[in-house]
This record gives sequence, structure tokens and C-alpha cells, in this order.
Amino acid sequence: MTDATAAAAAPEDKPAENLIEVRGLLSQFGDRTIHENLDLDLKRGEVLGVVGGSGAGKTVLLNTIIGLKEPEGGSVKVLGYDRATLTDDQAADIEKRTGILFQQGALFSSLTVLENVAAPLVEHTKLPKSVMYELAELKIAMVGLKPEHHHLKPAELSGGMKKRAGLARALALDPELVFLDEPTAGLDPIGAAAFDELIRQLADDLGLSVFMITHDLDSLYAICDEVAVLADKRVVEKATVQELERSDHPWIKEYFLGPRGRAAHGSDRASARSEPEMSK
Ligand SMILES: Nc1ncnc2c1ncn2[C@@H]1O[C@H](COP(=O)(O)OP(=O)(O)OP(=O)(O)O)[C@@H](O)[C@H]1O
Repeated sequence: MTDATAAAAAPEDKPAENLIEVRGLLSQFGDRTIHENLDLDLKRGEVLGVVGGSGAGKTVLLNTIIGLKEPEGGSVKVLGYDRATLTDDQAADIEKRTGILFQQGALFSSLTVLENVAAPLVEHTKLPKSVMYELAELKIAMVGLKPEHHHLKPAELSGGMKKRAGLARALALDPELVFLDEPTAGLDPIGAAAFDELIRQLADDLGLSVFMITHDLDSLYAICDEVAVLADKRVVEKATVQELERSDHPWIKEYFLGPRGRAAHGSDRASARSEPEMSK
């Protein structure tokens, strides 16, 4: 158990609550099976990295958890609600209590940064407009953007700024659980390290739980409490990076102990910031 999950479990020695609970997941497209018998838990307070070879099914898993894809079998619970029997009120509750940062930021191109970040508040609250914009300004400051960025459109932002604006929008409703899809992809090593630091800081300060798909080994070492490895259509291991370094699974061995894994773990950290060239 990691520090975060141990801390979450500390009162009365009760196990930490699962914010995500996937059991026996079956995902298929036609006769292609992507997941079979996949189990995964994310505990409150945990920063979980999800890794796997290209095509291993990380995005399909994320889409299934956030409700964009119906599973062909098994069960998916989010914040205690079973997706198979979700009422409209429960779906709205999940939407309010979770935030999502898609890979490209998924900002509305016609809206300014401030309007993008305020959008979830406009959709889900009845607050006065002035309060919505004050809250949006606060979130923008939290992710390290400045007041002079408020009125820029997404096309006027760098890749790193788009990610920060997307993260501010994901945080707009003070979520408990945040989904991040390859948050450092496309950032230079310094920008990626700064973004890692920001995510870890927010997770610690706000008590966020994080489900993060990544190819970035440095991110795993820098911010994840545990890492779930997708291979062979399921989660083959979920453990700390230090435990995974000792795994016998061939994909995990190659991933963590191949040249880039060694660089991420060892001294040459900057050169490790990209995906190892491996198939599943
Ligand atoms: N809408 C779809 N229709 C058919 N097949 C799909 C669909 N979406 C995904 N797949 C297939 O499911 C498999 C898993 O895809 P997924 O995008 O989840 O992989 P991934 O692990 O996220 O890969 P990457 O790291 O390259 O992004 C792939 O073989 C992909 O072709």
C-alpha cells in the first residue's frame, strides 16, 4: 500500500473507498476482444498511472469508465454508482464530481481561456456570472496561467498552455476524481516535468484522486502512487513502480528495465521522456 492509500485507509483501519471499481470487464469491437476479465480499482487519494503498449486498450478503458463506451460484459462502478444502472441524477452527480483532461485539451476553439474554464460552471451551476468567472480565474491561476492569458483563444496558446487551460477546466467544479489522457504528450522535457509537478501538487493540496494514462516513464516515477499495467487484455499488475521493476512479466520487464526505463529511473532523466518503442 502506498503512502496515499495508507493515509486514506488510516482512520479506524478501514480500507480506502474505491472511486473506480472495474470487475470482469469485457470490451469488444465486432469479433475483436480488447479487454477480457479486466479488474481495476482506484482508491480515494490515489494517483494511478495506466500504461500498456500501443493498442493495449488504455483509451478504450478510459472511455468505458467515463461512459463513452458500453462494456460488452463485467461491471464498472464510478464513485460507487454502477454504470449499468445509472439514473440521470447519478450520471449528473458523476459529471459534477469528476474532471477530464483529454489529450489535446479539447478546448472550445471559439471561446477564450476564461470562457472555456467557466464552461462547466455555466453548465452545472446556477451561480451568478460574476462568481463563475471569479472561480474560473482562480482555477486559471492554480494551473500557473496568468491574467493576460484569460482572453486568448486556444489557437493562440502553446501546447503546454493548452494543457494547463484544459486542466483548469477539468478542475472547475472542484472534482474528487480527475482523468488525464497522456497529459505530458507533446510537451518538451522541461514543460513535461513542470506539468508533472503541477499534477502532483494539485493532487496533494486538493486531495484529488487521479486516473492517468501515460507513456511517460518520468511521470510514473514523479507522480504516481501506483501503476496499472495493461497487457494480455487485462491489468496484469497494479503496484508501485519500485515493485514493477521487480516484475517477471516480459512486457513490464522490457518497459521498466529497457534503456528508457533505466534512464527514467537513473541519472539521465531528461532523455527518458518518451514512449519506449515496443509493441504489446
Ligand atoms: N471505435 C473503435 N472501433 C474499432 N476498434 C477500436 C475502436 N476504438 C479502439 N479500437 C481498437 O481497440 C484497440 C485498443 O485501442 P486503444 O485506443 O484503447 O489503445 P491504446 O492502448 O490507448 O493505444 P495508444 O497507446 O496507441 O493510444 C486498438 O486495437 C484499436 O484499434
